[in-house]
Order: sequence, then C-alpha cells, then structure tokens
Amino acid sequence: MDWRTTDLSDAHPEAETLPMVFRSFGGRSRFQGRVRTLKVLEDNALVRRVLEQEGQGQVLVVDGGGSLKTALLGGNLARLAWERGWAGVVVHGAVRDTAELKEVPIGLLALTATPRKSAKEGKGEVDVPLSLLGARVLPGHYLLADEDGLLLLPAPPSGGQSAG
Ligand SMILES: O=C([O-])CC(=O)C(=O)O
Repeated sequence: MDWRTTDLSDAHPEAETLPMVFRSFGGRSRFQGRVRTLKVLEDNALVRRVLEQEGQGQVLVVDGGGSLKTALLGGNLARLAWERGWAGVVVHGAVRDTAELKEVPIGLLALTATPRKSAKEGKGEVDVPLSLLGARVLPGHYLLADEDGLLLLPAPPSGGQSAG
C-alpha cells in the first residue's frame, strides 16, 4: 500500500478531506473503499443491518451526531464487518470492546470508546449524503484513510484501488 492521503491531497486539491480527529481502534490504520453512509443517533440497529450486507471493497461511514453517550459498534459488529468483507467503518461517535476491536484486521475509526450500548430501534437514514467535520461524504464516493486523515474522491485514484 504505497499511497498517502497527504500525496493524494496534493494531487487532488479539490478532494474533500476530514481531519484525523478519530482514534484508530481496528487492526488497520490505513484502508480505502467505496462509501456507504448511515445517519443515526445512539441507535445502532441500522449499523448491524448494513454491516450484514456484502461489504467487499467498501467503507461504512456512520454519522452518529458526534454523540459519545453510547457505542455504535463493538466487538460483534466489528467481526461481522470483517466477515462480510468491509474494508473499514468510520464512526463519528463512540465504539466499545476496544480490546476486541484491535484484533479485527479492518479499519475502525471512532471518536472514542464508551461502555454503554446503543438502542436497537432501527431509527436513522441509510445512504444519505453526510456533512461531517466540514466535508461532504457522499455514498458511492471513494474514501482513503491513513494516520493523517481521510480523503474523499468521486472515484478511486489511479494506482490506489488495488492497494487493499
Ligand atoms: O451490539 C452492540 O450494540 C454493539 C456491540 O456491543 C457489539 O457489536 O459487540
């Protein structure tokens, strides 16, 4: 994997970028994939519903409203994401089971960890445009994440797609 978000940002100054306000909880700190989105608040039934779907080459971006009150993902959902082939999950909110998350070899970014679980009512919106940290995050766009932040492009950068 020889790309860097810094180099890609220099090459694509028009790209949307998100600063690295996230902590990396997963086994991979560098990952990339086609974006799917979710907008939820302290309810993670939809997180499970989407992660149950085939995720090969995809990254789920969850706008949890920045709430740190409940965890939107834990060890079970992280393992489910890995089993379904997801490249990563970005949570603008909290996660839990951090000791388990680091054993899961995908990208798992979140603001922080908290022990409390989320509601399971299924409220929220799937595959809607998100506005996160000043960036537009659109379903179908392509996300690349590394230690410096996240970068979004309408399509995979040339040479970047095969790099896992
Ligand atoms: O099920 C949940 O609410 C989140 C969780 O703890 C897990 O994924 O293991």
